[in-house]
Amino acid sequence: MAGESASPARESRAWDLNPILKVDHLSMRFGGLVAVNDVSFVAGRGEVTAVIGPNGAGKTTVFNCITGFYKPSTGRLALFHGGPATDAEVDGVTASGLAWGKSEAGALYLLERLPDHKVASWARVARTFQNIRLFSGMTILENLLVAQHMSLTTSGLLNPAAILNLPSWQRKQKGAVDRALYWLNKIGLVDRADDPAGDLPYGDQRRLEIARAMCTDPVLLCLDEPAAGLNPRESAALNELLLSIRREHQASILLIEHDMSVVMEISDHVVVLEYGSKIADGTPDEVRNDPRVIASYLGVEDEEEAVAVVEAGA
Ligand SMILES: Nc1ncnc2c1ncn2[C@@H]1O[C@H](COP(=O)(O)OP(=O)(O)OP(=O)(O)O)[C@@H](O)[C@H]1O
Repeated sequence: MAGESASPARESRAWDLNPILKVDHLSMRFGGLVAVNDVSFVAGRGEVTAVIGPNGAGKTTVFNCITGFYKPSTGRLALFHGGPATDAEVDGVTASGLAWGKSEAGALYLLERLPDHKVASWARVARTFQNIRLFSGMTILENLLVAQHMSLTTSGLLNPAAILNLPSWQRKQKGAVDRALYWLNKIGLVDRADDPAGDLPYGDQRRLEIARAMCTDPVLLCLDEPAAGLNPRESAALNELLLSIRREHQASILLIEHDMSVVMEISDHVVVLEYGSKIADGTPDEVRNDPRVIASYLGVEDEEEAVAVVEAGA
């Protein structure tokens, strides 16, 4: 693939050594339109992986496949719990026809085979959307509690402990409130816990959405343009939140982002799409200096012209 030839030390990349997600030959067609064309990449465990590219490049479609909103036309999306599975283990689950299986390190899930709601509850992939989707009439705290509804109802539905309000059930509920308060504190909104979420400034709503996703205890957090519409101060607060999530929670983050200052500052690994295909894949520095990426972003005809444009500006 195009990006791979530019990375001689590719085998030693952190994301290859310890992947959390392997996207293999993913394609998505809508009728005659090929939105994603044979895209492969890896997201590293505990890393921030950014997917970038011009409008219509296929970024959101890739996200929608990973998070279960679309079933890919072809391709495999292997997510690893505990640690990376071997290729033989992934091939074994693929051949079994099942959607998940145990691995030496833990478990592996083939996301393209899971029902969409199981991508969140079993595989523990959480996401936010391009447009904010908070429950604006509910309080800030309630938004964080609602996120934990699945884990509470799974054990609460027809559960005698819940019906009888036994101590084990009370502990579970307290755990949910504690987790919500932890994330409220993290985003600096404890004092506003009882205010409607819709009253918050835009940047705080974005961070509340991320906190809500983190309340589900995901192994992979997918963020669709988290910096969209933020001013520079809000954008800096977002960067700080994402970096602290990575640092303190060892969370793996996959994000689509147009704001290059965010991408370059917080990403470990950048995947570049154009017209549905991957054109580059590497560290932020490698991608920033890749003539194919420059050509794509500047809209120039070919790589030589892109190099000339960059040299002229240097
Ligand atoms: N549900 C759909 N039905 C038909 N075509 C679609 C659908 N979703 C996306 N597309 C098309 O697939 C292509 C890729 O779209 P996608 O939204 O994935 O790109 P993107 O890189 O996320 O763009 P943007 O940066 O503008 O959000 C576009 O041509 C788009 O019109």
